[in-house]
Amino acid sequence: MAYERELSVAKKAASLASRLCQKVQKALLQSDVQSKSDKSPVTVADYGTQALISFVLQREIPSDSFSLVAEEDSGDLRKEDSKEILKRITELVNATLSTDGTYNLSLSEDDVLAAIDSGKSKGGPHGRHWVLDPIDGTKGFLRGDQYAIALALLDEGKVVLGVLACPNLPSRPIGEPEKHSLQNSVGCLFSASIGGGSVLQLLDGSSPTKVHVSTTENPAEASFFESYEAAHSMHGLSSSIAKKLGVQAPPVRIDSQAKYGALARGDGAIYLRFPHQGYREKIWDHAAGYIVVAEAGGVVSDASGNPLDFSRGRYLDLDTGIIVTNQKLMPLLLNAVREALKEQSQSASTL
Ligand SMILES: Nc1ncnc2c1ncn2[C@@H]1O[C@H](COP(=O)(O)OS(=O)(=O)O)[C@@H](OP(=O)(O)O)[C@H]1O
Ligand SMILES: [Mg+2]
Ligand SMILES: [Mg+2]
Ligand SMILES: [Mg+2]
Repeated sequence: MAYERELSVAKKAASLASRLCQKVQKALLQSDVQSKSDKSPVTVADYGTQALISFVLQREIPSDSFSLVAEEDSGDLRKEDSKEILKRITELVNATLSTDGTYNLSLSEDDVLAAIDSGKSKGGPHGRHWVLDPIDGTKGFLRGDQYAIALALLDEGKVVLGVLACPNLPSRPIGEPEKHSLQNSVGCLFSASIGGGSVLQLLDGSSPTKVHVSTTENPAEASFFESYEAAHSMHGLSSSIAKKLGVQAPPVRIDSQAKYGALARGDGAIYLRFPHQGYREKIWDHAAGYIVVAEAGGVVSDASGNPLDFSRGRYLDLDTGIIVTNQKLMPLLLNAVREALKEQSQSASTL
């Protein structure tokens, strides 16, 4: 299998990071949460995960040219009033590394800052770049809802592997009621490598099984996912697209790339994402989810039907929105999107 060693290290790193995040989410302190310059939240778990995964990748896959494109940086942690928070992050990283049993070492605060800052790479079309969202859906994490640790590898501008750890995602399909205790496990790890299919295992270590997107051809049977946060995606626009398609079910709103994982195993058939004007999508918000869905037989494109281009640096410069579904439904979905966007721009121009 292509990228076998890289995939196994990525799964190990994301599983370890899940332990760190679960520990923080169980006992979240007010002081664990900070606000970034764009007013979005960041927690000790976002920083801790980024440091941990960066460290594990560099240690386990030695390379002359390690490159990581990741969401967080250490700027705020280097400020005078962040001493306590940096200490807490360092303790969390060391405590998590020690649970693995193979690392007989302890990182210093400077090591943690350096590991976080190795995520400043610009990415691009040449060479290999790891792409990391240490916690995707930080708002969901803070609410006690869904979030994902999302790690992917780009090789010559293409996503070649991805791992999505979703510590709060139930093993049973989203939206299906709990039936008996065997179906109650929570914590999913999706992984995919190019040409190798998409695999789901439980974070507690169950045996891996291949997953496939829903094969429904009938929109009336399909349900659709969208962002939980109305500020992240236009819920009115997706509702008008769903209506045009004939989708009967109400939207399923979940945070983070857990949406891509749930779609890859067929919980729903469509994912609609339409950020408000001016928002620029980042590659770490989609790279891992993209390959998990693509290898499960799904299609991910921008709102005009163009494939996503991960080779242009830290941003995905794309047209209007992102849509995901199976191959059969994509032409119908594209038509509905085109019509809904036309109506939206007509009603904006008559205002
Ligand atoms: N204004 C705006 N528009 C669109 N998207 C935004 C916006 N602001 C943030 N983000 C990004 O959304 C990431 C969270 O993913 P989702 O939007 O799928 O989840 S959620 O349901 O909204 O929580 C979230 O990822 P994290 O920052 O990693 O949590 C952001 O990268
Ligand atoms: Mg994100
Ligand atoms: Mg994040
Ligand atoms: Mg963020």
